[in-house]
Amino acid sequence: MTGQLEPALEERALPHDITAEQAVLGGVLLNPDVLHEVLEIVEAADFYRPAHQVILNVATQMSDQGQALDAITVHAELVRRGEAMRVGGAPYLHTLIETVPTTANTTYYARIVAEKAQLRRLVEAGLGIAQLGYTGQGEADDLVTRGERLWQRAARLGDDDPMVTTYADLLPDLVDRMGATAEEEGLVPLPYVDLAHLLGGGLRPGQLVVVGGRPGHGKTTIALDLTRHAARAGHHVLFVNLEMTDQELGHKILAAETQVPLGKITDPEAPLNAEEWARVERHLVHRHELPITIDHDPHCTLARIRGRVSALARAGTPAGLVVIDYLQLITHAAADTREQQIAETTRSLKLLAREMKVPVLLLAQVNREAAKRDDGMPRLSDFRESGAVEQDANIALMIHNPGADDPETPRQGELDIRVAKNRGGPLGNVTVAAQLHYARCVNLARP
Ligand SMILES: Nc1ncnc2c1ncn2[C@@H]1O[C@H](COP(=O)(O)OP(=O)(O)OP(=O)(O)O)[C@@H](O)[C@H]1O
Repeated sequence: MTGQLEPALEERALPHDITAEQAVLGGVLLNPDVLHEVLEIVEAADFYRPAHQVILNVATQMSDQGQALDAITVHAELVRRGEAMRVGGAPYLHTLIETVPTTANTTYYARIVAEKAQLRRLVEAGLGIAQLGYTGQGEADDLVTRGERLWQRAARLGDDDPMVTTYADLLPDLVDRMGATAEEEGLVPLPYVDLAHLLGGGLRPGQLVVVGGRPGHGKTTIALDLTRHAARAGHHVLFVNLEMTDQELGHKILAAETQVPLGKITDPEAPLNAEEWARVERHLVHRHELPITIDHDPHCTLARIRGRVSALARAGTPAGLVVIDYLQLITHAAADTREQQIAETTRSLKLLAREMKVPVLLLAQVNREAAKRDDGMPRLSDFRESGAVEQDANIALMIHNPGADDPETPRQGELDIRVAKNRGGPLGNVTVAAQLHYARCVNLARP
């Protein structure tokens, strides 16, 4: 009996999914905000159809240059580059848009495209390995080693993977950095002397620094101290303010900068004295010395934060520090459980810190376990909803205000910061003076 013969392996079409590729590109043209999420999953070379590679490359370059993205602008850019006909012209761009009823699933399709690309690499590696075996040219051990390399390349484990480096390649840069000044290193200085000492002088580009504490124990106050200090040192700070109104945030910065009590700033019935007015006026003149951009979109997503950091860089005022108040309020990507959502978010923020070469200061709530302990100080395991926070952080600072738990304590006016995780240095405890009426903390006066 003669059944239909399977075509030879190499005659079959390589795995691909044109509809998924079209859905990704259509999604990007309809909603350019998803481009960054897409690029975290696929790159242009992962697309099967060359025209699709061209379209994604052009869209990415346009986005990097801050240009508006839609079918018309992308078509104009393709015409300018002489590539419009190669990709099927304007009608094809409209076909792409028509294939997507909603942009909500764009990242889902991007994953399909990435998987197909991985399968193609696997098939190509398999064919290459088979060919090595059939031709048998060379020592068998050598051929096996070459076959192994082909397989590693398919799995993106080899040395052609841009995300992999060798120690030898790394070393010259490491030695260069050893002699770098704080400014060359992009080091963000800290307002508290003892904390700066533990953290090697300040926060470094690429670090994800998590600040954990129970509600009302001073996370925002600490974050604002770090923000003002960094801004004073000339670092542009992006403050993602999900918790307060901009007015409340502004009041806190104003109180801390002018040492006019917060209560007086917020209460129209409490008049400022002449000296306080003078300090406010002086601050008004010098306010431009504090480069702080505040994003208060209550539905802030990771893509938005990433887009905002890119936009600041494009505008020539790159962020030197990103502060997010706070983790649990970020609008998270779809995931099955809350724990997965938080884990996905901290992982993405860590990537953002590394890719954008900026320290990210992420405030996060902890659960109430800490309140049951004698010292009241939260531990790493107390991060609410996910152990990923503890894992992803380069540095974890835990905050505890003894006065918030016990109004009678002799430690009123002190606030403890525990360096509970520090990949690059020692752990330790730091105490600062809490001047919460000025919405700030300062170094303890030395005896
Ligand atoms: N005018 C004021 N005088 C004295 N203390 C104040 C004043 N206004 C606020 N506080 C205190 O300062 C602390 C504010 O802390 P902060 O907002 O930094 O906390 P948080 O850890 O960010 O908390 P949450 O997560 O609830 O926002 C609170 O304990 C609050 O009681």
